[in-house]
Amino acid sequence: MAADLTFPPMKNDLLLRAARGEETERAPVWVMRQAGRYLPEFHKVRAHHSFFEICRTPELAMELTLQPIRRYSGLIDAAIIFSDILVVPQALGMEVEMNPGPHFPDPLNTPEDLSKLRADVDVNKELGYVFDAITITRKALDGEVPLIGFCGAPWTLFSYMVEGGSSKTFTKCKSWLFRYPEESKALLLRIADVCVDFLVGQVKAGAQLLQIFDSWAGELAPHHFQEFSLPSLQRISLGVRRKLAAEKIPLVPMTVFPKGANSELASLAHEGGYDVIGLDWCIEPSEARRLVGDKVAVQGNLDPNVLYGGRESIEREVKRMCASFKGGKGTKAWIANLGHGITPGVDPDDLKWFFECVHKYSSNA
Ligand SMILES: Cc1c2[nH]c(c1CCC(=O)O)Cc1[nH]c(c(CCC(=O)O)c1C)Cc1[nH]c(c(CCC(=O)O)c1C)Cc1[nH]c(c(C)c1CCC(=O)O)C2
Repeated sequence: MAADLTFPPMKNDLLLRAARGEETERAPVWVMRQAGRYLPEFHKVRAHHSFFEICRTPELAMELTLQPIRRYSGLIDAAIIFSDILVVPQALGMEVEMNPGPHFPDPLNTPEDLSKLRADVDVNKELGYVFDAITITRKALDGEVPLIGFCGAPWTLFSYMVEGGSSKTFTKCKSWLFRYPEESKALLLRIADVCVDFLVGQVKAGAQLLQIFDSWAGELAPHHFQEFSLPSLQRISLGVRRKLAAEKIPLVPMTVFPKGANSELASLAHEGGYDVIGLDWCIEPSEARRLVGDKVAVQGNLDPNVLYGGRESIEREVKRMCASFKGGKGTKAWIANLGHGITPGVDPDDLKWFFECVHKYSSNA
């Protein structure tokens, strides 16, 4: 880790204020997967380097993190470190290729395969490149916007480690849950423990907010989410808090994004231990607020495909979203975002228009 950890003062802390539940003059806005394939400048870098080579080279990861910040300067309120959720399975000793989607040549077929995983993960050794990328990026940002660190939720990572890649049916990882429930729970908690160390390391390196992506939370029945995913999410929120407190490092806000698990929002808000809950587009914002109460901030939730609908649709949908989140009471505890990651075919100027519309319609003025 870089030795000098003094960072430039913040010029824009809208994101951090909203995440703490405060009222803001307008909603802070960023989008999931904002550093990525819809940007021509991303392809220029990607043409010369493999995906994980970029992740493992702090200067390249910094460059890609900064691309959307430069392009949308003055409109965007957060940077998210360029990396991937699958660096945690790599740290556990698994091989992961990106061709073009994730592929694990040697997935976990049965509990016998657990012996192939590293018993003790030294995150500084295995993931120190992420910490270095965070430190140099936070410095380069010069306080323009806060820097978000992240990891995958244990259930989502478990699904990749068992399926060996992306899945439509989740048959293999669900078979694990039902055939080997105790081994599954132990593995989920083991992944959670690596996530805790990884997230604490990211905060030490300069991350100012942490997001946990449970992209496949909605694949679980409500009682299976409670049994398998929630305990590992709680282990992370509690573990990060405890470890930071023990080292006298100030806590940062934590966001959980339980995509598709809208039946679980109230329980997550009350028992999850998170400051912010990320919402997908399948719930009305006012209904989400009703479910979570005033305990947490919320983030989201425009359908990413609205960005393909042209300017009029984007403006109409953003206006509607802002009204539903604001509920007529001003903008409080809300971070504007899409309901999932931006997709590769979006015109970067249409994303700019999305940001401009959020500024206009979320303003308290
Ligand atoms: C499930 C998941 C993954 N990765 C991630 C998630 C959770 C969010 C979500 O649900 O979308 C998270 C992620 N992946 C990436 C980031 C970088 C930061 C950012 O958001 O801008 C983040 C936050 C870069 C990436 N991760 C990946 C790319 C494209 C790879 C390439 O350059 O070829 C990027 C820019 C590859 C990736 N990585 C993953 C998949 C399934 C794929 C392939 C398909 C796809 O791109 O959506 C796993």
